[in-house]
Amino acid sequence: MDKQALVAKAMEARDRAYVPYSQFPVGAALLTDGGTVYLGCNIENASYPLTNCAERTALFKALSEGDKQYRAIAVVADTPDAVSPCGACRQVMAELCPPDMPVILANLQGKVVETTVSALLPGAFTKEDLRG
Ligand SMILES: O=c1ccn([C@H]2C[C@H](O)[C@@H](CO)O2)c(=O)[nH]1
Ligand SMILES: [Zn+2]
Repeated sequence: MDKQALVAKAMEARDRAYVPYSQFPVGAALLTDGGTVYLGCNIENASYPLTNCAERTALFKALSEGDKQYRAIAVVADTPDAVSPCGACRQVMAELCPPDMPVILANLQGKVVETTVSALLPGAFTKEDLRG
């Protein structure tokens, strides 16, 4: 699956966002090594901080299905530039994805920026840091 196809999948996911408070739908599409694509959307809550972002929805779906090897993730939102994942999602990607995994960020105008998990969170706190 190429970059553009994964962005198209993220757009599909965005259509399913549950965003009664922000009205800001976000979609993500996570490609596994096995070729499966897990879609994720943001899911908000009347208790605002309980919101789950699109990226984490896709990752948690995959992990909870036993799929642990990831090849790329695409994220799309209606932003002036390619969408920028929040700190929580950067931290979760740093935990669950390879550091050099491509992260494809897009907006609705067709702007696409490719970066990596480690570039999005340099110096991430990781499981290595937990070793005394
Ligand atoms: O990369 C991002 C940035 C924001 N959001 C969501 C959280 C909230 O529902 C809404 C506004 O912050 O967008 C995501 O899902 N992913
Ligand atoms: Zn996030």
